[in-house]
Amino acid sequence: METDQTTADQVYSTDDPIVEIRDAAVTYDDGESYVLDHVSIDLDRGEILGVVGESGSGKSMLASSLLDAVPSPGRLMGKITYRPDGDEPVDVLDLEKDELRSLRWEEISMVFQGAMNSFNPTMPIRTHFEETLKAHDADVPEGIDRAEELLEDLHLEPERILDSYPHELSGGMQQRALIALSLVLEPDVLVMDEPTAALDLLMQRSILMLLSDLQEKYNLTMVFITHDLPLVAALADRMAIMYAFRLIEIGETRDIVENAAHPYTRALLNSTPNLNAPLSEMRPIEGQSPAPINMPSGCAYHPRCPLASEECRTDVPDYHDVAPDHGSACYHWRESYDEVPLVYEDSLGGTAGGESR
Ligand SMILES: Nc1ncnc2c1ncn2[C@@H]1O[C@H](COP(=O)(O)OP(=O)(O)OP(=O)(O)O)[C@@H](O)[C@H]1O
Repeated sequence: METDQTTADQVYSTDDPIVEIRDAAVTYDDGESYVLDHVSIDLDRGEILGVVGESGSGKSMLASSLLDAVPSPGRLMGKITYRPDGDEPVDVLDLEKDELRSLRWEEISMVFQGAMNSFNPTMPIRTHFEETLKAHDADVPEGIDRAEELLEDLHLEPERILDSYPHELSGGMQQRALIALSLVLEPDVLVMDEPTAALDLLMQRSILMLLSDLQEKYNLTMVFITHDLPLVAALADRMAIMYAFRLIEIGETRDIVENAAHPYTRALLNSTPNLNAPLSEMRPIEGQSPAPINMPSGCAYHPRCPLASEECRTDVPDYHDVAPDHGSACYHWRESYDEVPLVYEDSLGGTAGGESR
């Protein structure tokens, strides 16, 4: 296939985007440095998008940008458009405070890492549901019925969970209760930031299966943010790879897993020898990712990259079309196949491409 280098503002747009993110950038120092560096991406209606990258790569900033919820005093720039089915598009960064409040739970809902910190320890779970419903002027008995169904969908006993205090539940139960809470106002989009990171491997996998069922039953669009590439490969339709606050590769999950075309993505895949292997067996990538105030010129990965050439040191690479809907921000993507061979190629099994769904 011929290489096409795209222009800087090209986006791997989708057919039916429910959210469009254009040139989203976050700064804490008036533009001296960026902790989200001009990212553009579509979220396709009904898809599960996995956002993957090392710790500190800007994944959470991307997630909070979707909801204009970047932690203060960060400044978010760019354009975020939410496109509800059959309704007028909404310019998220233009919303008034109360409009944003309802968008946040009723249209796009977010689950953060560590359910422990999300529940108030002095209130039973039922009160959390009731207060969320009341705060959004929703019918409480109807909402509690929905909560019960959601809890059941998540393989929990509704009555027991609703009547418990957070500390009476295990980490896995709390996390599932939090997912139910985030869906009680029937949002279209669910954004999850490392939702299973604190849980053991078995619980992580089982929550993933449940999420996949929920996605189908409620026709949800999901964003699943994680540093655990194999985990998200089992769930996501598409994957977006972040490095140093930028989006460096995007494509369908199978394409990324089998045909990654950025040396960083390939190193990330190699850092887990087998996609079925537990995270504890990951081999770290040599070198360190840069701090926002210390961004290298050109491609931010060049100090760690075996393929780096002069142009990588001076110019930020645009996306190159690797395949339809698969882009890689690397000048040397073709060489990366030989120069950074994938170590697990023969052991892919059935983990990629959302096959477990
Ligand atoms: N409130 C803040 N003020 C200034 N910088 C911040 C703030 N919160 C995060 N950052 C910086 O923004 C950058 C991106 O952070 P972000 O939390 O998005 O990374 P991440 O990829 O989600 O990491 P992790 O997986 O560890 O959560 C990091 O360099 C971090 O230090």
